[in-house]
Amino acid sequence: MTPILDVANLGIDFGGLQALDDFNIQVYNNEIVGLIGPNGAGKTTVFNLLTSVYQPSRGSIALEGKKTKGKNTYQVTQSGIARTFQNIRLFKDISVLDNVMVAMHNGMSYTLAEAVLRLPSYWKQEAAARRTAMDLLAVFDMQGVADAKAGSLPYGAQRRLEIARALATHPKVLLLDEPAAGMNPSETAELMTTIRSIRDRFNIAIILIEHDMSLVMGICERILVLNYGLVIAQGTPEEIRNNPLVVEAYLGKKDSDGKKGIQAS
Ligand SMILES: Nc1ncnc2c1ncn2[C@@H]1O[C@H](COP(=O)(O)OP(=O)(O)OP(=O)(O)O)[C@@H](O)[C@H]1O
Repeated sequence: MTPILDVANLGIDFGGLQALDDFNIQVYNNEIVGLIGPNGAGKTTVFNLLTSVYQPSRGSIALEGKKTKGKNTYQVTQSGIARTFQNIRLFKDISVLDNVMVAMHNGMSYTLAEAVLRLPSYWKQEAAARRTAMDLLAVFDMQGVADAKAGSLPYGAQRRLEIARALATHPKVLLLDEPAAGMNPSETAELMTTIRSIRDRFNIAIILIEHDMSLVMGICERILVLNYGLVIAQGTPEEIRNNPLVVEAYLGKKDSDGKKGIQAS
């Protein structure tokens, strides 16, 4: 089986700081992979490299066998890698529906003249985009708030809208940076179900950075642990939970029974 995303020996230095080194991962269609590690371990740097926000100091990234080197962030999104951010980035003063439609405009093919003159080809594409955007909102149970201003939504709903916006670009790989940040436990549980259903429905690979262990352990098939820019462990949630290196270096906690291990929540 060919990986949808193939990352080899990836690394980046900032001045004297090796923020990431020798990072390797193969991600397959329909997988949910977790990326965890303490603050400053290099997790967001991985996403910034995958989306060409940063160019690597070394190593390569291939999406469906094609290297992304030299592509800018817009081109990477167009070729199939979409992301959300740790800090929510929505257009807060426009509607929920328009937020999704703006994200879709990347993929539209009408010309500037067709748009300015409002020619039939423009309206046809706009109508189709509106339908697709409504369908996407329905996945998140948000069609009822399509006309509300994005900034007026509760926090958890804004996070869901961010994911809907990322999906609007038709990604093959979806990168979620701390999707449960700031959510309460019931919103987090709901988010877990949503992430699973996105994977199943859109048939895509998902990589997520998350500090909430109940979410990571609950939905990831595979987890990579970063510490000081290096992968110190990878495996199933069970393997990670019981890996002494991980427990020691990152999440070590004595359980009430005196055993060391990673707590799932
Ligand atoms: N543009 C940059 N210039 C200089 N240093 C940077 C830059 N981006 C990241 N770093 C450094 O690289 C290291 C990794 O940062 P990164 O944001 O990837 O960590 P993280 O694992 O995502 O942390 P957190 O969980 O706190 O978000 C940190 O030491 C950070 O200060």
